[in-house]
Amino acid sequence: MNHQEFNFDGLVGPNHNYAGLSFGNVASTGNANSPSNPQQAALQGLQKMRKLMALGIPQGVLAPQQRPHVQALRSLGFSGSDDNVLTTAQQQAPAIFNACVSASSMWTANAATVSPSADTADAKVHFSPANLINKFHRSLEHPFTESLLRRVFPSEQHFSHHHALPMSDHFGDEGAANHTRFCNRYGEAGVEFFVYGKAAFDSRQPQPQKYPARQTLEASQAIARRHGLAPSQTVFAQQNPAAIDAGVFHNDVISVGNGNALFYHELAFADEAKTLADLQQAFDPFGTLDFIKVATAQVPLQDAISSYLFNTQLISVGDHMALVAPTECEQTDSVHRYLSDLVTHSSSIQQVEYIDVKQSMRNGGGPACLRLRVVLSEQEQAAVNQACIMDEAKITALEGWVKEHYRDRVDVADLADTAFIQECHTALDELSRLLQLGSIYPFQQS
Ligand SMILES: N=C(N)NCCC[C@H](NC(=O)CCC(=O)O)C(=O)O
Repeated sequence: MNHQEFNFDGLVGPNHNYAGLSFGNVASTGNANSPSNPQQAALQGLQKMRKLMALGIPQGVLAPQQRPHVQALRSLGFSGSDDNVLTTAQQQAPAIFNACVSASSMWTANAATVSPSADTADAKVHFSPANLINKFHRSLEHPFTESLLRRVFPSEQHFSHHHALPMSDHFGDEGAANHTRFCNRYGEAGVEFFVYGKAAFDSRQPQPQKYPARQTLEASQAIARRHGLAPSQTVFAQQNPAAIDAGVFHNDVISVGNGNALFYHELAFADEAKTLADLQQAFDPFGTLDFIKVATAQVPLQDAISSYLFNTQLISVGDHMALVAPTECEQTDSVHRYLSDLVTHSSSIQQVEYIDVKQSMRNGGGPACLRLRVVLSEQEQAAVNQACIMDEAKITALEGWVKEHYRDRVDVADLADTAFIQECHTALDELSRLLQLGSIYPFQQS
């Protein structure tokens, strides 16, 4: 049976903005309060999808969430009409208001952890929406994410949907950003690799000192249990706490895997030798993993973080792999030199494609943050909501929709403006029809 890895990209919402909400994510805090360009951000995202499709990767989209999250503000004591809730919150608690207007659901690598049917005990594709508990603005995402995933992957025969893990820091879960899968062929069983920042129930283990560890070991273990993964084919490894303190807030900022290859920086893991040995041992029944290590002497950690060398999409193209990298990698000397050299060596990676996703990068979201990987068999593909699977014509239609409805400049101060919110609702209302999602948005239900 023909299995393929689909990339479900988050469509950037009309409210895309820079509010400096993510402590530990240096791009987010560094660009706080800069004006944003939602139209350009969404078009860059669609252009990326077009590029991936041209490289042979099937592409889906996940719709953005409705913001402002008026219900969250009401739960915090703001009352009266919606308008009153928003203006009072913006005046009295601007930081909380900004958190409730974030377009952060665009980074669908954090939407959920997905295990393909080849790995799970009941042979269904499992989805666990991430609780994203470490950041208030992101912790608001999971209820909508779950209902969206249920509408995009509706078949109970093929898909199993879980709720987010308990809303406690002990079970902090950031989804696929800390999860990688290795396999020979997408349809065959593989090894699922979970990277965590700290062990929440064991304070003897090292932890970052400056920035938060957003993923816990206990959350990763719970996901593996729920998804029915075979323990012998599941590996847990701790991220290097010093890397988190340098700004590596998710593992996908310092390593990326695909097929039988792991591309990683030497400072990625707390115990590199053990991590690689555990991975190879789990992969032994299937073959040999290709570990492509980048040394600090080749690319200093700060260059890896600012260029997002590892937030690239590592994809299979015919008989080789390609890296889809942000243009920041081309503009960072050490990284560009490294990549130019890499493709001349006999490694799995023989092609590098550069892509401009600057609007997202300025919030710490590179190409890999914008996509959720879902391996599907032909039957599973047929059971997906087809309106969410892209082709050229649908991408063109979405580009037209963006150009019609999205502003080319948004300041954080605009976010409570009634006219702006109405524009966002109109855009999402039309989108829900284009993607055949039904009345999924709260404003459509009241
Ligand atoms: N690495 C992956 N997979 N995802 C990147 C997510 C970026 C996101 N930024 C933000 O949420 C910033 C929003 C703001 O500051 O306005 C975050 O930190 O959670």
